[in-house]
Amino acid sequence: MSNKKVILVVMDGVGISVTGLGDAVTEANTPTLDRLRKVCPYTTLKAHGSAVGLPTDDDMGNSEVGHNALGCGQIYSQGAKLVNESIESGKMFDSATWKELLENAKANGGTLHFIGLLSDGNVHSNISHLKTMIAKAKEQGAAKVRVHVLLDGRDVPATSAPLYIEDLEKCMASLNDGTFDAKIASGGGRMKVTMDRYQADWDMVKLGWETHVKGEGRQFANALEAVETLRNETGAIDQDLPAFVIAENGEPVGKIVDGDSVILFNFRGDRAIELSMAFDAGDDFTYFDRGVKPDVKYAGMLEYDGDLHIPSKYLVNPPEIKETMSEILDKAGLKSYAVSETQKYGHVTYFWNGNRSEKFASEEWKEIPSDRVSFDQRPWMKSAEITDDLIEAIKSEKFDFIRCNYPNGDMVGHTGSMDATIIGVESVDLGLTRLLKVAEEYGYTVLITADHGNADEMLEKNKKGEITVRTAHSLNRVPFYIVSKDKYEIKDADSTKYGLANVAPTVLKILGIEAPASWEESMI
Ligand SMILES: O=C(O)[C@@H](CO)OP(=O)(O)O
Ligand SMILES: [Mn+2]
Ligand SMILES: [Mn+2]
Repeated sequence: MSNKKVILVVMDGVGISVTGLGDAVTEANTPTLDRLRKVCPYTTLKAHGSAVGLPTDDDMGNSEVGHNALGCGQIYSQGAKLVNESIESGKMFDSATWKELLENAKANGGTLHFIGLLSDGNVHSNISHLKTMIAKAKEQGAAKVRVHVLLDGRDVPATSAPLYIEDLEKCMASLNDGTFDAKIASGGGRMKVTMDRYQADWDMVKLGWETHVKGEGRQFANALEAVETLRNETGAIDQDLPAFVIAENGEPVGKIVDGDSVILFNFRGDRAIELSMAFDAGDDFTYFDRGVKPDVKYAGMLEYDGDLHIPSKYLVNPPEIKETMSEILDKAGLKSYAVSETQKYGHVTYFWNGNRSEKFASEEWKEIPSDRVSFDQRPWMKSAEITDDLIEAIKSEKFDFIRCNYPNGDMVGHTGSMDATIIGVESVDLGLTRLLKVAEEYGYTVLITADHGNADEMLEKNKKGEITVRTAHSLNRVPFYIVSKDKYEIKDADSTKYGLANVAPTVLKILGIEAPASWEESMI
């Protein structure tokens, strides 16, 4: 054991509001955070854009890039940027995988399918990548393209799906002619169909398989009609719209069949892994009954899991994240512990370790099962259970470094419910109150931060100047507190020079371990 011990708390989605619009963080009753703000070393961190390897400072942060940076102390160009570069340089279309999938569909008189999030949120996907790939497919002789559209409303305005559908349909209409036929074939809200993560609910993926592959489900003449009808019937915002199938004369226009090729155009891994497993796995796949699995070639935009090599084929190499904190602590013989509930479990393990799902020998990981509800119904989520577990980990006296994620600010924030999000943030504060007491008793320094904003901006002004509900992350900075019996001083605490990648070096400094030269600087 090191004689210094550290706990790092990630309050997912708890940023610092600039506009005061829908600021659930300030509205919440948070006596512990308020007290810490007065008595502890404190600064703020940049958690979006260039600070986390995204293409521009207009890109909001997200959990993947945030936890990558927190876990490795470095800034890597991320999926959104790497795919842009690969498309611009033409590397994607020269890749063996692109050629193999295209030639497969052409040789079999088959269809090239695209599945993915129809959005320009740049968190999981970007519609511009999709449009370029469709145009390139035509240029290179593909005859038939079908697109299976997952509706966003979580990284972009909550009911903006029609704009993205129109954009895609306009693009396809400009390409369609006697030699080329592109259409939307199926779809649904991203929180209802296909994009489950961390195996929280395989039924979502089963529904995706039935919808996209088998063409089973409620039929509509086109995607706009589907969205309009389903919205009128359910009142749901885009992310929660039910699944739909586009059909002509009762026949689905784009089932996935033998000889076809399939590209999942999402670049982010967490919500892309399960569908990739369903396409890649052989007969040993047991998560749901796929029926007769069509004989297709499948590729993801990126390799989503660098340890399990999911999927087996992909178009763009992922960032090669090296010298992660877990690796360095492992080499130094220090023991780490990671805990969250299902919805964020992979964030503090797989994203944390550079998108790798295998743990180092010195690590222990704990997953607390999440409720399967819309989190405005249970805004406290598993904050109490996570705290109980942290306290147990502290008392075990086994760990030099403990990390955790409280999901509330983010997961409740995404529902758009201000009242519930306030309760979510209050639940985190209560968790901290309990945690800090025991941490102090056992001599831990506690660092408290967040991976990006969300709860801090529950409202926004739309293009017409109207105030609307915001379900997406914010571009705001996030807080960083040091709670310790030891005296630490943050250098230039009043400046805005720090970002998420400065956290890991600060942890190592406290633990008395030298950081690699590739890392950003410590804040103390
Ligand atoms: O829910 C998700 O997939 C994203 C938003 O698209 O949120 P986070 O990055 O916080 O996981
Ligand atoms: Mn997050
Ligand atoms: Mn989020």
